[in-house]
Amino acid sequence: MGDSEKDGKVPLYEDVNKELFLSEIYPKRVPAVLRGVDIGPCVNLWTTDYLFQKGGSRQVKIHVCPTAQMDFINKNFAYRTLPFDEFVTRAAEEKHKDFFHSQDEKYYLRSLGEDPRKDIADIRTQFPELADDIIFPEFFAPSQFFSSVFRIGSPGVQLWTHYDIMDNLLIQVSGRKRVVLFSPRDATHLYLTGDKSAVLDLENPDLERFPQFSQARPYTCTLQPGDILFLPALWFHNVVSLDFGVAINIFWRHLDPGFYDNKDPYGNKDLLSGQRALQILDRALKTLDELPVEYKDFYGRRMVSKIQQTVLDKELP
Ligand SMILES: O=C(O)CCC(=O)C(=O)O
Ligand SMILES: [Fe+2]
Repeated sequence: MGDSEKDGKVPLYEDVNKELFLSEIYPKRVPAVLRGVDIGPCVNLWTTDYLFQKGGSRQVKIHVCPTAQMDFINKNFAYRTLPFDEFVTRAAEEKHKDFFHSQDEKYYLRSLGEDPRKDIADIRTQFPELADDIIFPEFFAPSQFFSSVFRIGSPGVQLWTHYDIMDNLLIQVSGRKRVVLFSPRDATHLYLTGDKSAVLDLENPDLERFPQFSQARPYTCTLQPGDILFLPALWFHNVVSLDFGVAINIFWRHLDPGFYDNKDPYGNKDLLSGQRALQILDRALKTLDELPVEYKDFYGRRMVSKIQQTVLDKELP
């Protein structure tokens, strides 16, 4: 993505402590890069060799992709399982001796809970030998903690634009990462399928297919090892690993627990009322299908107009 006039920069804050975070950064509810927070010895310790030695050989489920850009629409990646130490070795090398499909395939790990269908990812449970090396910032109450997730990827690997429903601190331990973000208010310009944007190539978007995308305003930052990205809930993010990199992200529940779907080990299901509203909308759209085309179009416009007048908040940043 070029640095054109309309691109925004994610603000950078140095030497952030809890007081500064809670008084200056968090209330704005826009992304911020936090530099100089003590995240523990992991920044120096976590070389590939160290991760290989200490991370153990527990099986991890990974994305394997023949190209750097993962494509959820054409599903150009496959899920495979490897021991953690073997995965780290492969993700850190450019050309593989052992591979599934090709010697330059890319790897991406998003760690899961013990039983991925019910358990929540927490590196303190799944990787206790490594968890001692990292200090989680104590910016929120322990009761709000939801999960801590390993994000480990090959150089160049790109994760599609998506949103999550919880507040998030993305702690970049090693490697650099380029992140492009969009405000939740750009939801109407991103051609969403569920939580993901169909616009995969942000550098060269297909504007014939995605004309509205030109209205979206990207905010960019490059995370250095040791940086933390504060990612408020609902902000879209697209992530490119510039190097082999290890990150851990911490999701926490900033809203009342009653808003969240409890059957959600990944922590990315829409809030309960959001899910229900979307289901009702699907039913309403099916009902419009019963009408002749000019009526369908007319009532569709009335619905758009009603939504614009009643729920869209003109005050939000
Ligand atoms: O850093 C990454 O690889 C992806 C991060 C992400 O999607 C998240 O923390 O929610
Ligand atoms: Fe995410």
